[in-house]
Amino acid sequence: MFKVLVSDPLSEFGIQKLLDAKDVQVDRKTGLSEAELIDIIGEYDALLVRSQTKVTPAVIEAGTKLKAIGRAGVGVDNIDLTAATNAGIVVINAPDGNTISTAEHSFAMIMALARRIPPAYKKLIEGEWDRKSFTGVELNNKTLGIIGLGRIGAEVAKRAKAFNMTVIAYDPFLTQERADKLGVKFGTLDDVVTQADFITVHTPLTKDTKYIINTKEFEKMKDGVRIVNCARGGIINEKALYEAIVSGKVAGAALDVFEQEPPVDNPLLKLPQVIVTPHLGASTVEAQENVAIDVSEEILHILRDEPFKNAVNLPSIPANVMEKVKPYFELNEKLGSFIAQIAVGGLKEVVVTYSGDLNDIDTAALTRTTLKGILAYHLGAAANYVNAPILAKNRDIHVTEQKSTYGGGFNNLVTVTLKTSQEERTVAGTLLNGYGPRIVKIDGYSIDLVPQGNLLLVHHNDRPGAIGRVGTLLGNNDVNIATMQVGRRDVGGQAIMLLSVDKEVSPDVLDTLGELNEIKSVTQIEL
Ligand SMILES: NC(=O)c1ccc[n+]([C@@H]2O[C@H](COP(=O)([O-])OP(=O)(O)OC[C@H]3O[C@@H](n4cnc5c(N)ncnc54)[C@H](O)[C@@H]3O)[C@@H](O)[C@H]2O)c1
Ligand SMILES: O=C(O)[C@H](O)COP(=O)(O)O
Repeated sequence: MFKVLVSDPLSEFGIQKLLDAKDVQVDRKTGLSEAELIDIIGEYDALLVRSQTKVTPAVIEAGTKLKAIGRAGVGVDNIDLTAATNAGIVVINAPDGNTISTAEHSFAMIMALARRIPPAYKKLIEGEWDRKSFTGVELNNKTLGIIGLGRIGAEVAKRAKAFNMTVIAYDPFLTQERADKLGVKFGTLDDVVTQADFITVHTPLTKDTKYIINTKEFEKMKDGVRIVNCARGGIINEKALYEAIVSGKVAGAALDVFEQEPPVDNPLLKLPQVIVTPHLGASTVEAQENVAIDVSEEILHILRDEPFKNAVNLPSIPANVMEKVKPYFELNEKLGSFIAQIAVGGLKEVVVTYSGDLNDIDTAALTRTTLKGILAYHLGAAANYVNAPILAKNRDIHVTEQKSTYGGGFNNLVTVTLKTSQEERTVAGTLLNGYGPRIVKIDGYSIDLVPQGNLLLVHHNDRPGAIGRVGTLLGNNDVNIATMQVGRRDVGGQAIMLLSVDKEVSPDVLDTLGELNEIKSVTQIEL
């Protein structure tokens, strides 16, 4: 039974799939302090949050069973991604579910700012009929500057066009083609800052976007510009914004997000030109259902070891690539595990070579899986698909990927070479259509092995009686041989035997096997 902790308020309807799952127990405990979360997180396989729960390195360290953290929303700045990745925990978000709600909220803020609705409302309910203090401005024919033209920015642009605004956008990933499609002017940050009557930001908070609007940018703006932030506190420098409003440069600001949430003694909240909401961009029935549904479904996939999407700490694999690489995951992981079990010495370098059908597709996910197979043999469950590259990097294990047109007669061939402090070993495998994975080469010896169960790899001299002695010894010790293959390079030279046996062979029997005449080494492998 998997245990999932929901530590922020999530739509009950949205998490219904999790609640209904027979293999999942869901606990909902909101408003926990960091210490309270640390106390209980060790019981859980997955954690579901919105933006309130701070998933700190200490929480992640205490979450010894955690396999996944799901963010029912977009921004993952409340989750320590580095700590999660190092711990091998997948972090997923729900990037699409709240786009429309947040775009609508941003537009509501633009309109409320233009027509000064919140202060007018406040005065009226306080008993004053004041019609002269709240003269607004039209949006018609004004220029809206958008910084960050992603999902939400693009939806805001569409709405602004409907209000007959000119839209100018800055986004380093924006192409002229996409700008044309959306009917927006393609600009630099400077263009947006100098030309806009309203400026709205829709980027994530990163080291590049932190304070992207600061004193210097305010100085370049048109007098009477209006500023909107429904993305993240810290994209606009609040201190610089305060000064720009007080100086009269900025006519007003609409803020849904703050550098510190909830804001404490924030002077912006005292300015009549500033309107605020408490991080409500995604707070609609629809958005909350959407994000909770998305994240619940993906958490179930992760817990059940099924393919999942929207991981923020894993490279995304396009569907057309996934379709091609998916059948190879098992082969690559088995090759990794096999080579790790036969190689002696400290791991130094891994080279994975893809040939034949695999020559021209993106195989990065397969290399990651191979690495997981190698490291999991040494580190157990502490190594997984998420943290394998970082574990390798931290241990100075150099990983490279190569492509080759030569498949040695196979339609597809994956060759893994492992260099250690003592030796270099090579194992190659293929995926036989309709028959699954096969290991077809070990250190240059050709074989045909189904990579599963208990195996014995014996290096011996190619002399009469060597094979018989091994069979007799195993039989005398009640070890049944299911299959056996022999490979040699030259008659009478070095050779290998690969046996699949019905049970694990005891260390004593392995030692005795190793002492038999003509036997050079015996390695037990479990796949
Ligand atoms: N207020 C809320 O409740 C609420 C709700 C949802 C999302 N958000 C926030 O809104 C933001 C945008 O969300 P989205 O779904 O549109 O994300 P998105 O990834 O679709 O779009 C972000 C865009 O920002 C652009 N960008 C990145 N760095 C930039 C830079 N230095 N300069 C200019 N543009 C840059 C990216 O290229 C991308 O196009 C996120 O920060 C998210 O957390 C807030
Ligand atoms: O990044 C997001 O999705 C928004 O900031 C929404 O945050 P919330 O889930 O706390 O409303």
